[in-house]
Amino acid sequence: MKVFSKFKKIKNSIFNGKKVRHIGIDLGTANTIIYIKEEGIKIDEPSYISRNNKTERVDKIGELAKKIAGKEPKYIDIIRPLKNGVISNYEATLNMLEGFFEEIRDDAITNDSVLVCIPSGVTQVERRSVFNVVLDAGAKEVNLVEEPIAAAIGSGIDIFEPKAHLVVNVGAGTTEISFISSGGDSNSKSIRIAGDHFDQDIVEYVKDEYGIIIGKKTAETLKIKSNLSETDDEKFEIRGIDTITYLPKSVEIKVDVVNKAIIYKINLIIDSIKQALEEIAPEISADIYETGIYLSGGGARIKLLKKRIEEAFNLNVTVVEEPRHAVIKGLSIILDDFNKYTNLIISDHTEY
Ligand SMILES: Nc1ncnc2c1ncn2[C@@H]1O[C@H](COP(=O)(O)OP(=O)(O)OP(=O)(O)O)[C@@H](O)[C@H]1O
Repeated sequence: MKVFSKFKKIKNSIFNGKKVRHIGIDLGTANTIIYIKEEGIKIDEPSYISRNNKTERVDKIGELAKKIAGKEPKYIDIIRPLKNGVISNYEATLNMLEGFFEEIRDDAITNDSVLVCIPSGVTQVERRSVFNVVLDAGAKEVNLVEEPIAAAIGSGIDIFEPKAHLVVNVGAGTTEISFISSGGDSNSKSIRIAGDHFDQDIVEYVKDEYGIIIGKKTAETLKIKSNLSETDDEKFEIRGIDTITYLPKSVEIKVDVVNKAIIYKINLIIDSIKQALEEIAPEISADIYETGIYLSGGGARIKLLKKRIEEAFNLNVTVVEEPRHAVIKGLSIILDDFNKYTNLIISDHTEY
């Protein structure tokens, strides 16, 4: 209660007489998405930055930095500022956000109130780091909300309904397995297995099976293309280095190769969902029997994941609409009706 009243006071003083812009940020391991209230999504770019290591200057951010990743000149460092859903390089995250803020700068507005999501189960230091980096990047006020809550809201779930829902959000660095009911998160598990780990396994699998070394970006493209493919027979060309001759090489592989490469990690996700289901109260379990499992995040597009979950639990699995945008959609819904969700907000002044 003490925390809440403090939070209200701070909000009022900031809002006092000044025009405020309300912004939502999904600061992800793979992508950073920025939404401005009443305007829509303004930034949707890879969380990448390139920096000149001679001058220490930022070279490129977002899509442009990702494009040169793996083929950058020696004087350029490519940095992915977030790892496993949390900030792993503060300065690079700050530079990236400053760059994105510059792109959405509006000289008529001096106050940006920002709502950012964080994975559940992060440490206080990791959480504090998100507050600080957004403030340092220029925001006047920062609030946080846990990613599973935002994903659930953005998936179209009425989180205030006294009925439990199970949301599995598969991002690039983390998979969040969360039971949402009666206005909040009743149980959450965050595991560090997601899209990036699938890419790594694809790299290793094609190296072992086809004698070709490919980059992680090629592996990611292969994963995405194969999951967009309509048939299991479609073939994809991949290019890289021959493991014996070290010369450029190209091979054609089928969709099922990707599935074989990622099945081990898919099964680890299934094990974690199983464990989570075993740990919850019977009433929640009874609801899940009816509501099924919602899949969100970019990794929700992996067809094998949906299939394996259906097989393992015999539950209805819903891949939500535009799964990669579920979190930012949730943030936009919260920003539209902030008072309704205040109990779920972690404010800048929450005591640590
Ligand atoms: N069509 C697709 N098929 C398979 N995987 C996909 C597809 N589209 C995106 N992905 C994967 O989804 C992941 C990115 O998802 P998302 O943007 O939800 O993650 P994030 O929010 O950046 O990560 P995190 O929540 O872990 O910090 C990447 O690993 C990407 O390769």
